[in-house]
Amino acid sequence: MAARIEDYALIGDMQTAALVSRDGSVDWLCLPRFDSPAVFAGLLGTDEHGFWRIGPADPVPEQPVVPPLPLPTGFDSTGEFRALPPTAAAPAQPATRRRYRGDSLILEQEWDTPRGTVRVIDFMPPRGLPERGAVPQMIRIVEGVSGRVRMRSALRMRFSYGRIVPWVHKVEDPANPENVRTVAVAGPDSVWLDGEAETYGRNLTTYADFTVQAGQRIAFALTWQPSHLGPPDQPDAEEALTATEEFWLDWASQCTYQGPYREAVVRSLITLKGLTYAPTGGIVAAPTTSLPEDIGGVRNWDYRFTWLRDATITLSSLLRTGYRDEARAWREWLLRAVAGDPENLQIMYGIAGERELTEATLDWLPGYEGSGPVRIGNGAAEQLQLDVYGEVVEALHLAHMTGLARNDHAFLLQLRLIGYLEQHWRDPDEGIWEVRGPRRHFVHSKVMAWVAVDRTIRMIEETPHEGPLERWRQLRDDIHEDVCENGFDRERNTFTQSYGSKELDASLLLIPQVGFLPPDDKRVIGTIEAIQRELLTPDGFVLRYPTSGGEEGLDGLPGDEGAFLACSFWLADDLAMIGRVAEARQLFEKLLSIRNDVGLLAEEWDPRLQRQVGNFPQAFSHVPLIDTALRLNACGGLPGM
Ligand SMILES: OC[C@H]1O[C@H](O[C@H]2O[C@H](CO)[C@@H](O)[C@H](O)[C@H]2O)[C@H](O)[C@@H](O)[C@@H]1O
Repeated sequence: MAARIEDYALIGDMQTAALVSRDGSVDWLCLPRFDSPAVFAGLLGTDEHGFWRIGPADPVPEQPVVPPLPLPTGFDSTGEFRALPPTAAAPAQPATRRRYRGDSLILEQEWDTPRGTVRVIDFMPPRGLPERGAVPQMIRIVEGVSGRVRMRSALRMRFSYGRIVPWVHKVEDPANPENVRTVAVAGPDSVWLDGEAETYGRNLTTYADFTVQAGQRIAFALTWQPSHLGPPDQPDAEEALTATEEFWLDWASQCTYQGPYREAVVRSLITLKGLTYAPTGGIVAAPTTSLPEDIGGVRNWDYRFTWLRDATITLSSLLRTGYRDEARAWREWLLRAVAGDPENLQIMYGIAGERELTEATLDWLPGYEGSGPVRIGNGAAEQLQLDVYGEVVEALHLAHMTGLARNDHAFLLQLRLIGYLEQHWRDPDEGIWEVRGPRRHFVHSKVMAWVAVDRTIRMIEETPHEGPLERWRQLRDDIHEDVCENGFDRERNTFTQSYGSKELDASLLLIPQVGFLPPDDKRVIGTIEAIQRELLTPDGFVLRYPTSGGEEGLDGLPGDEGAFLACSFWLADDLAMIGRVAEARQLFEKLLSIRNDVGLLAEEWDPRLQRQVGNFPQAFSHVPLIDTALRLNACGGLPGM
C-alpha cells in the first residue's frame, strides 16, 4: 500500500518528477515527461505496479538501540550477506529524519539503525545543465554516516502505468567487462540501471544487497532512453550532484522576498519551478494523477497539464518574487498554445501546448487507497470557464506593468480575448471549479470577465496601447451592474455562487482581491462573514462550496471533499485586507503547520482524517501560500501579532 500523501517528497528535473516516500520508495515516476506513462505507479496501486525502494535491510527500531542486535539469518559475522536474501522487497521502514539539502530539490533521508546511520540522497539532474545529457536520470547515492549498515535496493519497473512487465537483461560493456548494466525494455522505452553494487533478479524484481560504512558512498542511477537507441552514457553521480545543487542554490538565491516566511516561500517557489516543463515554459498543476480529493471516492483527476488558470497565477507569484525569466517563458508558451481563434481557446493544454487531452480510465490500477477510477487525460479541457479570460489578461497586464518587455502579440491576444468576452460574458459556464453538472451563471466567472475588461482598459489608459475605450468602459459597467444585481443576496448580505442560487462559494473571496469592490464595502464584508459561517471546517479551513455526501451534488459528483487549501489562503488574504490582520496571520500559520515536514502541500486537507488529500504537490496551493506571505508582509507587524 502507498504511503500517506504527506509522506512523499518531490524530486524532479523540470521535465518530469518523482515522489519518494519516507521509507525510501519511489512510488511515482513518469518518463520522459510529466504526462508520459508512469514506470513506477505503486502510488495508485501496489508494489506490483512499480517502485524502487532503497533502505536498511534490517529492522529499524523506533528508538535507537545501544547494544548491537544479533545478526539476522543470512549474514556472516562481518555483516556481509553470505547467501542470497529472501526475495521480498526491502522492508518499508520510515526514515528517522529527512530534509531537502538547503534550498534545492535534492532529498536527503536518514535512518538511524542499531548498526549505524545511513543517508540516501535522491535527485534528478536538470536536463540541459552543462555537461549533463538530455535524457532523464534519477540518481540515488547511499552514504554511510556512521557504523556499517546493510542495505537493500529493490527495483520493480512496470511500464505503461504498471501494466507492462518489461524485458530485463544485463549488458556488458565491451571495453570493461566488469561494468555490467541492467536494462529494462518494453515498446518505445528503455530504462537503464547503473550501480556500484551487484544486482540480481528474483520474482521479476531487480535487487542489490550491500553494506555501507561510514564515509563510503555507493551510487545508483536510472536513465531513460528511447528503446531504439543504444546505451545512454553512464552518469557520474557525484558530478551530477554538484551541478544539481549549484543549479538550485543559484536559482533560489534570486528570490526577492525577505520576510518572516522566507523558508516557506522559497520552498514553494522551488516546488513551482519543479512543476515547470523547462523546454516550453508550460507549468503542470501537479505532477500526479488521481490522488483522491475524497479517500475512497471518485474525485480523482489528472493534473499533469497546464491550466491557464493555475499557470497564470503561478506566473504572477514568480513575477512578484523576482523570477522574470520564467514569466517570460510562460508568456511565450501562452502565445503559442492559444494561437488561433479565441473561440477555440481551451482552459488547459498539454505541457507543450497539445490540445487533445481525452479522458480515459486505467482499469488495472485500483487507485490510491482504493480510490478509483484512476484517470488520465482530463475532460475539463472541453469546458467553458469564463474566469480564465480574466486570469490570462490579469497576468499579461501584470507582466507588462512589472516591466517585462512589451510584446505586441500579447496585446493583440488580449484584444481578441476581450472581443470574445463582449459576445459571451452573458453565457453560463462550468466555472472555476470545473463542475461536471449543468452550466450556470457563476458569479466568480462574471467577476473575472470584469477583470479582463478592466485590466485592458487600464493598459490602454496607462500605456501607449489603443482600443475602443468608451465601448469597453460601458462593457465593464454592464458586467459590474449585472453581478451586483443578480449575484447578490440582499437578505443574507452575501454574494452567491451563481445567479439565483442560495449557495455560497469560496471563489467569492477573490472579489476584493481583484478590485471588483473595495475591501471595506459592506457586501464584501458580508460575503466574508457568510463564508466563515457556512464554509468553514471545524478546524477553520475553507470548503470550496457545499457538497452533498452520497448524493450527486451541484458539481455533478457524489461524495464530499476536503477543505480546499487555496480558498483557505484566500480567506487569510481577505481578513488581512479588511484589517483583521492578527486573524489572518493565525490562519496563515495554521496553514503552514499542515504542510508536510519538507514543506509540501496537496490540493486539499481532510479535516476528519487530518491528512492531506488530492494531487500532490499542487501549484494551486503553493501559489496562494506565496501570495498571502507577500500580503502579510505588506500589512506589517510581526508574525504572531
Ligand atoms: O472538482 C472537479 C474538478 O477538479 C479538478 O479541477 C480542479 O483542479 C484544477 C487544477 O488545479 C483547478 O484549475 C480547478 O479550479 C479545480 O476545480 C479537475 O481537473 C476537473 O476535471 C474536475 O472537474
